[in-house]
Amino acid sequence: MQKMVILGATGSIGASTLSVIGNNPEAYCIYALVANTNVDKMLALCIEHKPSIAHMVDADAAMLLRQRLPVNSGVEITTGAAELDDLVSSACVDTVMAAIVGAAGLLPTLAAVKAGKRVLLANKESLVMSGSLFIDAMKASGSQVLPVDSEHNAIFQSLPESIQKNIGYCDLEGAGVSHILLTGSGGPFLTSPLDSLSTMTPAQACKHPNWSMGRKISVDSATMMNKGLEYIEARWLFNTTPDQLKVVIHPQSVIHSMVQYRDGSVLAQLGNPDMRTPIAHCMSYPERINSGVEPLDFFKVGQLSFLEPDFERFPCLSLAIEACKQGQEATTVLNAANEISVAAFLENKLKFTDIAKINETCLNKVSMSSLTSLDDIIALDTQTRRFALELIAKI
Ligand SMILES: NC(=O)C1=CN([C@@H]2O[C@H](COP(=O)(O)OP(=O)(O)OC[C@H]3O[C@@H](n4cnc5c(N)ncnc54)[C@H](OP(=O)(O)O)[C@@H]3O)[C@@H](O)[C@H]2O)C=CC1
Ligand SMILES: CC(=O)[C@@H](O)[C@H](O)COP(=O)(O)O
Ligand SMILES: [Mn+2]
Repeated sequence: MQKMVILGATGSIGASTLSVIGNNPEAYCIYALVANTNVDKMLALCIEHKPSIAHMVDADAAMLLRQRLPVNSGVEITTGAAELDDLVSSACVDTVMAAIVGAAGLLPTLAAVKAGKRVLLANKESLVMSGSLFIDAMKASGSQVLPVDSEHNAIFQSLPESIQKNIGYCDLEGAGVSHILLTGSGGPFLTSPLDSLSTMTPAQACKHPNWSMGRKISVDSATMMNKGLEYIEARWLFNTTPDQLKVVIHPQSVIHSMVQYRDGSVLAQLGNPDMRTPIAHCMSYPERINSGVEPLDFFKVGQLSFLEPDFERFPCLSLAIEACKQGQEATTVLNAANEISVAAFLENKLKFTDIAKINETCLNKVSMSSLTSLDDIIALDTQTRRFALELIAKI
């Protein structure tokens, strides 16, 4: 029985993870559910899933949950950031699903890695921010990190076992790999007239053609910043050079990514666009369990198509690829700027097309000294957020 902590339990990945656990109750037990402020959702999850612990990072939310949870529920309610690090590191925990959205996921995810836990990594922003530090921590503790992000999970499944066992340090060239083909749908605005983008609303941006996801990642898909973050995520997980990584637009999201080998072979992982597949794969690796996802019906799929990315339509993608080439300081700045600009867009304080402008200005203007510690990363993240907020206030 694997004892699990779900970071981001009230979110979209949290729900898919709980659904996979529900399909396999004999193999997994929920030690702790973690969220920030969503008391209604956490209350419902506690009643349904009866975790040993429910952790609300926000202290007021924890207090409210304590008041609302029946006294005999058997669920202990905890709060606090340091307490969360202790929770994921506890000897009671085998596996941590890292699915908090954004930079807020960095510290608990890293704490789980440092404690040598099996980490199922959905929170791409933590790797984008901490890159080499994350990979070094993994190596030092022996933590097994498995990629939940559908593309990285597909790449992982399409690589040989020797590479799967050496995540972060693998030698793609040595394994005969010529390219990783990172697929992306192009989001809801793939074919919208370019001059309509500036008036797109949060509701339109969050209406992804294939996936049901949280609001931040949905906007990132619409700008293709999601693919940019994934490009950086792939760089770290698979130890790639820029030449080894290509982005391919595949509007149907049926192929979840591919690996092209020296001999001309291309291996891919396909499936219906449902995160329960990569989640189940990570939870049971190297075995296979029932995810609850319908088998892919090729007759219903019909056509699969592919396009080159258009950087005029998707400037955030080129910003991310350039930042990745520049180094970790640039990717930390870009991630922080993007979290602020996307949040402002979602609050109707910024036009859709201003997201890329704010991100680019931050990359050009925030001074970047070299990052050698977690404190440096957090300081650069904080400095960028402040600068991005100042820029937005002037618009
Ligand atoms: N959704 C998807 O299909 C995919 C998501 N991912 C990645 O997974 C992560 C989660 O995405 P998704 O599930 O869509 O996001 P959601 O917005 O649906 O959920 C976010 C979760 O994070 C929690 N959270 C937010 N801020 C904090 C904080 N400060 N402290 C603790 N918990 C916090 C939320 O809690 P509360 O509800 O209390 O605010 C919620 O549980 C992201 O990094 C995303 O990029 C990757 C691939 C696919
Ligand atoms: C499900 C998943 O992994 C998302 O990251 C997905 O990739 C988003 O779709 P896009 O390909 O449009 O970014
Ligand atoms: Mn993805």
